[in-house]
Amino acid sequence: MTDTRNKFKITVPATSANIGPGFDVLGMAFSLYLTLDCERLPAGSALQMTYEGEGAKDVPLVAEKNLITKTALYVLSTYGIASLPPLKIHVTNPIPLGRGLGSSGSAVVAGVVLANAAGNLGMSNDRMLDYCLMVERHPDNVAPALFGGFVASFLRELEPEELEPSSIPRSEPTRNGAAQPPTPVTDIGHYIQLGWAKEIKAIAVIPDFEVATEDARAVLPDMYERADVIYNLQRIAVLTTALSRTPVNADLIHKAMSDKVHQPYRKHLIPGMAEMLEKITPKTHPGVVGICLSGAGPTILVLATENFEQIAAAVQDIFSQQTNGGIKSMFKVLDVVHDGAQTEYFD
Ligand SMILES: Nc1ncnc2c1ncn2[C@@H]1O[C@H](COP(=O)(O)OP(=O)(O)OP(=O)(O)O)[C@@H](O)[C@H]1O
Ligand SMILES: N[C@@H](CCO)C(=O)O
Repeated sequence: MTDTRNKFKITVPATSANIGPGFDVLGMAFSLYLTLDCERLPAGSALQMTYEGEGAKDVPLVAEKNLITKTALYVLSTYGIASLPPLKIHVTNPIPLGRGLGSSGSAVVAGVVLANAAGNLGMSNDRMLDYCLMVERHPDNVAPALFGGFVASFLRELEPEELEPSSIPRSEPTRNGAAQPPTPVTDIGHYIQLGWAKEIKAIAVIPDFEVATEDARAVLPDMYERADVIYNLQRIAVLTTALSRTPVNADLIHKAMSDKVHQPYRKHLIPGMAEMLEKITPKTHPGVVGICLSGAGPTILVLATENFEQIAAAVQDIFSQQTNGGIKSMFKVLDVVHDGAQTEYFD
């Protein structure tokens, strides 16, 4: 549905992907929101973009370079619209960049939703997911950011021509009269929102260094042993249902959050992670339900039902004991939220 009112606000939640064994499959949306306050300007006005919060010092505010507006430009260009309509956009971003809380996924979703609202494109959520997946190829952050909740997702197998390296990611808009970029293929992403036991909260312990997702993916092997694949499949099947059940079975969830596909290969990128995964358990720290690397890291995600501050302190202690003076960190206690990206219109 389109709405041409003058002001609109886009809200997109942060996310955590993987949740242990669900590499590139599972993700959840959190009560921490990237927001875009937008106002339509008279025809002929220049785009005005301001930004506050995480990344304020580094994030470019040029439409063609900023991930949010660059994504919006790409979407609009596939509709034959060469530039963003005149807008004032104020971005407020509390999601730390490059820390495993899905900042890029939320920015991509915000860009697609921005194009939809600013260009009155009337896209369905499923079509918006196609666009998100043309930019961020793995679905586990963008699906919960778009739809909300605890989400499992997969991509349909793409034809070789749809996977041409030169066309992915397709976030670069076509400029200067060049041919219009190909309309993205349809029906790329498939997802389902899973149940979530409401008493389980997420503690995100965020160290003060970044790990780029690209680097954390580069350390993963191309091939896996059958035993490791089975190990993860068994756990993910149990985990998705166990996280929906009340009363919470912490021991089962903790065991089911173990992983052999990505965390073992990323240990060296996150000092202290191996010790945290081994020592912070439901038995040693009452209230703990499970612990894993959040997304590609370096944030550590602890699912818990109580004692949030004490549990966060235990993770922070291990970060602080790492070599070279220790690693500083902060923590956030977050709810898993059922709503994904929203657009609210004002007069
Ligand atoms: N609000 C934003 N505005 C513009 N660019 C952003 C924004 N948020 C993230 N980015 C871009 O995304 C990059 C971080 O993406 P990256 O995939 O490495 O980490 P992440 O998404 O925070 O973590 P993960 O994918 O593991 O959850 C930033 O360096 C920046 O280039
Ligand atoms: N599944 C992705 C999430 C991070 O974007 C990864 O772990 O690389």
